[in-house]
Amino acid sequence: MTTTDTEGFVAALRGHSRRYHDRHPFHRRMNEGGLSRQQLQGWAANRFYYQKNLPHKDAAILANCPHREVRRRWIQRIIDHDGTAEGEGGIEAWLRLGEALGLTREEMEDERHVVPGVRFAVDAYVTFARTRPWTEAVASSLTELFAPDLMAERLAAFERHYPWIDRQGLAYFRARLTQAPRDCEHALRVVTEYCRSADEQAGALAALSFKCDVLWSVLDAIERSCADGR
Ligand SMILES: O=C(O)c1cc(C(=O)O)c2c(n1)C(=O)C(=O)c1cc(C(=O)O)[nH]c1-2
Repeated sequence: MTTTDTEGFVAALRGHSRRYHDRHPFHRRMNEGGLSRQQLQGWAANRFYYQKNLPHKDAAILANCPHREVRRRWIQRIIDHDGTAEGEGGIEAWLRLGEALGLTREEMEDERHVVPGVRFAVDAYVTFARTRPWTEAVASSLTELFAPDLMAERLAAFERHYPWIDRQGLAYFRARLTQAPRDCEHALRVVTEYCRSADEQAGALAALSFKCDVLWSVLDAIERSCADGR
């Protein structure tokens, strides 16, 4: 594949930013300070279902990937989310975020607030990683190319509009500001190296499209449940 082919492929992947969930009305309202405490709680409890499933998704990629050098790097994602000891890792940090919003650990962990649309979308993401070619599963993680801007905006918005949230609770987002660029730089390298044919590249682009739909559907379902007052 020529450099130009790779550039075109990468540009097409990056072009998916137009479909990223930073443009979803629920995120817009969140960042403008328009959400109530209860709505933020609903968002955090539902998003916890996404967070807790990420290691399952990444373990599926490890299970399907035949390349040692890729697995060696990919395993870091599971470590980041699970931590290596009690009280560490991204899942723990998300629980602390939930607590800062006024939720208990128990009500996040027992999934009582998880609405059907969120469960469907997140489960579809994990199933995708289990059943599709491993390169497509890697490509589907590339929404993280677009995440750091949203994360920075969210941090500023939370501090400005929701001063009642303990700053310590926002540690999850601060960690992602460095983890996400590192992770997606690796994922992008893997995808450009292992998706060479037109079919493979089309598969990667479709996978990223699918993932944009997953994230959008999660917010649609959360927004709907807030409107219903659930
Ligand atoms: O809050 C967000 O908007 C957001 C988005 C995404 C994403 O774009 O998939 C991830 C995360 N957060 C995140 O925290 C995270 O750990 C993460 C892992 C992945 C992935 O697909 O492997 N996406 C995301």
